[in-house]
Amino acid sequence: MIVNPVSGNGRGRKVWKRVRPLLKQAGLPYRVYFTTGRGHATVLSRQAVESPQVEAVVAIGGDGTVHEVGNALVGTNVPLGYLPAGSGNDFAVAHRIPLDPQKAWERVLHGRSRAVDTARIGERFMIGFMGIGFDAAVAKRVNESRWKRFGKFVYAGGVLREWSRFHPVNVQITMDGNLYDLDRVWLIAATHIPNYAGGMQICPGAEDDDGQLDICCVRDISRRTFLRLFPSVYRGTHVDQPFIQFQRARQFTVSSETPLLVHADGEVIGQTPITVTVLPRSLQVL
Ligand SMILES: Nc1ncnc2c1ncn2[C@@H]1O[C@H](COP(=O)(O)OP(=O)(O)OP(=O)(O)O)[C@@H](O)[C@H]1O
Repeated sequence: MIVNPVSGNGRGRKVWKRVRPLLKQAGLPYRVYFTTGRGHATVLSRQAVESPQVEAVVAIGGDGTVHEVGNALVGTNVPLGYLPAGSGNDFAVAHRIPLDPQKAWERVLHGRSRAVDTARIGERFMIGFMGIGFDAAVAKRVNESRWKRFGKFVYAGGVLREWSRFHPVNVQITMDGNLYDLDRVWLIAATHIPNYAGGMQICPGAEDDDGQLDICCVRDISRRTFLRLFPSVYRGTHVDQPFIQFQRARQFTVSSETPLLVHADGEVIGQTPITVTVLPRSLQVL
């Protein structure tokens, strides 16, 4: 059990308290670790998978905790169990993992796992979704905010602050060998799951075991149109807009005239240029 005690404004610790008696009741041998900071969940999970006794690693936290634990489990046969305790919980919603701790735990106990796609980005893996440009800048702002505990309000504030200062840039993107020059790009999102950044439906058709990423590029629009577009992304009704380009690819490379920030599962992991490669059915999820 890997518990991020600060996830969801302290919900991680509360969820752990709810499930601890259930673990005892099930009579399963387990160890519990509390993360102490960024990256710690990956270190702990790597240690866990090296032990032959470990049958599963269960993360308690938000999408960032799934990202960190998943990074240690990709390519192994050790499945990821997940008890949602974040503020966004996009991974849980996409995988129909109950938000109620007891129900989520029952699903883990059931022990039936499914192999899902992930993607390699340099030394890291993306588990469910990633973004380049505007939304990575928002993720950075929100993650660094001391008001993060106010969840969606801080996200909305971050969107408005970035909206007023973000400069779209010209981008070169190669998708499965085809090169495209895109002018004035605001963001490029690439996902295995439809849910994104706390409930948006940025790539409504994304599937997590088709061996491809759904890629959405938003480009060449005015500041005002970009802001008007935002609510429709929550409903997934932005898909017919002419300035949004959708594509599926197994691999893509992005370079930009000035570097753009990159996030994976809501965690800022670097900047362009980057190459992203799908790893089909590379993570077992309980
Ligand atoms: N003890 C800790 N103190 C501070 N930060 C921590 C600690 N343990 C883990 N972290 C970091 O907390 C960050 C946020 O975690 P996570 O994304 O799981 O929660 P969340 O932001 O509340 O949820 P969501 O992403 O679903 O909105 C991660 O970057 C993780 O590395």
